[in-house]
Amino acid sequence: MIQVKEVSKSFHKSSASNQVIDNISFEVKKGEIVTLLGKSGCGKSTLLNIIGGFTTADSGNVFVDEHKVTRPKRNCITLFQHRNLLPWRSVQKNVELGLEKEDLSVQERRVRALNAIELVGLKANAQQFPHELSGGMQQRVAIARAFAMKPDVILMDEPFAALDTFNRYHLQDQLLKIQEKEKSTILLVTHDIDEAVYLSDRILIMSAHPGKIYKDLKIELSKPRDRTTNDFHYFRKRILDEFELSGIQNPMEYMI
Ligand SMILES: Nc1ncnc2c1ncn2[C@@H]1O[C@H](COP(=O)(O)OP(=O)(O)OP(=O)(O)O)[C@@H](O)[C@H]1O
Repeated sequence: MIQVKEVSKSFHKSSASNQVIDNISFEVKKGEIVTLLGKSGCGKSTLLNIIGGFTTADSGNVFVDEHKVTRPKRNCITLFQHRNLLPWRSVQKNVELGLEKEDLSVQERRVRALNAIELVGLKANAQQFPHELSGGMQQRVAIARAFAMKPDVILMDEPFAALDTFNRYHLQDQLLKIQEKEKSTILLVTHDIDEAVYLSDRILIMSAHPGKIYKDLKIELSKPRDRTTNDFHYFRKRILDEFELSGIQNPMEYMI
């Protein structure tokens, strides 16, 4: 569904050039959830913006559903961390926003929006306005707006980063349920290792300066996943080891 082929990108500032992405290639199959995981500044958002058609690569190409990406398209929606809800529109009208350019009757648009709102558990809040909702609820509205459009691909740039643990876990579960129902393809950016292991079929681990993918890790755990199992911890540890963050490598060295 997504093909990234030999993509490179540099940013130029006065005479200096900063290579952010170096010759990255990977594929995401239809219905997969794949995560780009890496430290701050390694180029995750830049890569996602290139795939979404918001930024142009210096070299290489991106294809979504076999069509070359040259600009944002409605079959590939980007969900940013900032929810971008319009404060003067109700929840329902915010969700309908993405459908207004579609060839749908008013009634069809309404039904599509209300179905998506129900999927994220906000049926009772459809006529409320963003300022009347919590941050987590607003984020659910943004997710409903993306899903209402029934895109082939959803690109998510740290969509849950601003939420507390309870809301984050809850929304991760809802995302998995909706994704299973809609069979959407999701490419997610995060630096939350737990989130990556919980959601992903594969995790692409990035290194920085310049950004490269140095590991494509398949998470061979059935869904829904249990964060407390040894299998889950096994994958968390494998990733922590990649970043040399497991803590004491050899406890004997620390004994007197
Ligand atoms: N428009 C831009 N102009 C100049 N430099 C940029 C631009 N966008 C990103 N960069 C630089 O590219 C590098 C990668 O940024 P990017 O936002 O892609 O990283 P990231 O991995 O998503 O980081 P974070 O996890 O902190 O969001 C950074 O050094 C950043 O300063």
